[in-house]
Amino acid sequence: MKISDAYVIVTSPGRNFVTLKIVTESGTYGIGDATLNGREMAVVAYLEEHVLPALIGRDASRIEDIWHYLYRGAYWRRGPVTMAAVSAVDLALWDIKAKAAGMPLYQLLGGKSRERVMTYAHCTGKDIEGCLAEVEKHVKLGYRAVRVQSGVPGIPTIYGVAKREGERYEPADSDLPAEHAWSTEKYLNHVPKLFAAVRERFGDELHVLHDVHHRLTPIEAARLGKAVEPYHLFWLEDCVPAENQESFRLIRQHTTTPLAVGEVFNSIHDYRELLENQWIDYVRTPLSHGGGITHVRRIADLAALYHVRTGFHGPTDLSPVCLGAAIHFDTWVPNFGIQEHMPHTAETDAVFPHDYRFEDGHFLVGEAPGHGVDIDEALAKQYPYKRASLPVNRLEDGTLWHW
Ligand SMILES: O=C(O)[C@H](O)[C@@H](O)[C@H](O)[C@H](O)CO
Ligand SMILES: [Mg+2]
Repeated sequence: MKISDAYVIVTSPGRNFVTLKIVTESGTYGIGDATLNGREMAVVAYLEEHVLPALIGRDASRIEDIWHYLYRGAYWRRGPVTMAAVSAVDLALWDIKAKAAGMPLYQLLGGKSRERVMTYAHCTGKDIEGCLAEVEKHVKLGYRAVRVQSGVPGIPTIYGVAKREGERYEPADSDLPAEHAWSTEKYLNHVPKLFAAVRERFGDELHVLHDVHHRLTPIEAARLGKAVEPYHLFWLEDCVPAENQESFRLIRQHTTTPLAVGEVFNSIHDYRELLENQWIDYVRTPLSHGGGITHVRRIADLAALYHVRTGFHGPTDLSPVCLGAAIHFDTWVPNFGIQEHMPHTAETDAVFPHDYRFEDGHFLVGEAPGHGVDIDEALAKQYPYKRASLPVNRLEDGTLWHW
């Protein structure tokens, strides 16, 4: 099962995606998602200059050995660019192995732990009413869970809210970073009203999630967690920047609101203290940023020891390749929690034909050998790359702030 070719496909059907294709001598090939929103070309360079030439001639079946060759062998370990490259190779190799075995990836992992995968939708609005209208729409589509984000009175542009009602929000929305203003006080005074309105309108059964995008200090996050306890959120996500894992000790002391962390993490080491101290409830690192199947399943297993479940990142800036592989993983993993779902555009889905299906608020995994996602290279060529950057965030006094 020798690797005879490996190359990167950059395409931008509405937004940028980076896909790795690894081809073996037998003709069997696998694909991986190497998309890192706003830093796509860094991963392309890392793969093309430092990884792919070293893969040619290697045995594609030796997934674990290649993973360590790319992780330990790099010397410069971890980090989002490195691990997006390692993840893409890993996903492509697992795709090849499952195809060679003639089975869907979830079977190779250990078979089904569930028939379908619960998802959550993004419901955003410029104000509370606008958000409630989106919740109404998505509940009608069968979603059991919604992430609610709304504009905040007195803050001009809020990250995570679509520019126009009913549209998806696109994080990377300009060539160079746009500058957003932020006020923690205005946000903290407003957001509990959003959850109160959702519970008032839709009752207690609907799972309600919210993403803080790293913007609070630990004590502010503790204040928010306490304030929203009456609305029993499914999770409060990324409430503080998590480089300092110890911050979560303070938050945990003050609130029972479940906490989700990890979409910007890229290895098990980012989680260790958080899990061993049971400071969080969901791990978010997607397969395309956390070292692929090989490493993320170790994160999931460590999490399981501490009653922590998976809740993979799944915005439109992870490609259908990552989503397809995630649905196989979600179908197998014993400590599954929930899967994020921001539907890709029709033009994106045309570039990435796939066999997963969405119905009644859930994903249903496909039965094709591999992860069930392919790339139409001819169509991909029609969408040239165009740099797109995530915004930066400043406090009202101009201080450059987290987001
Ligand atoms: O929970 C989420 O879906 C994320 O927070 C996104 O909004 C990210 O910010 C985006 O994926 C960055 O590229
Ligand atoms: Mg998030």
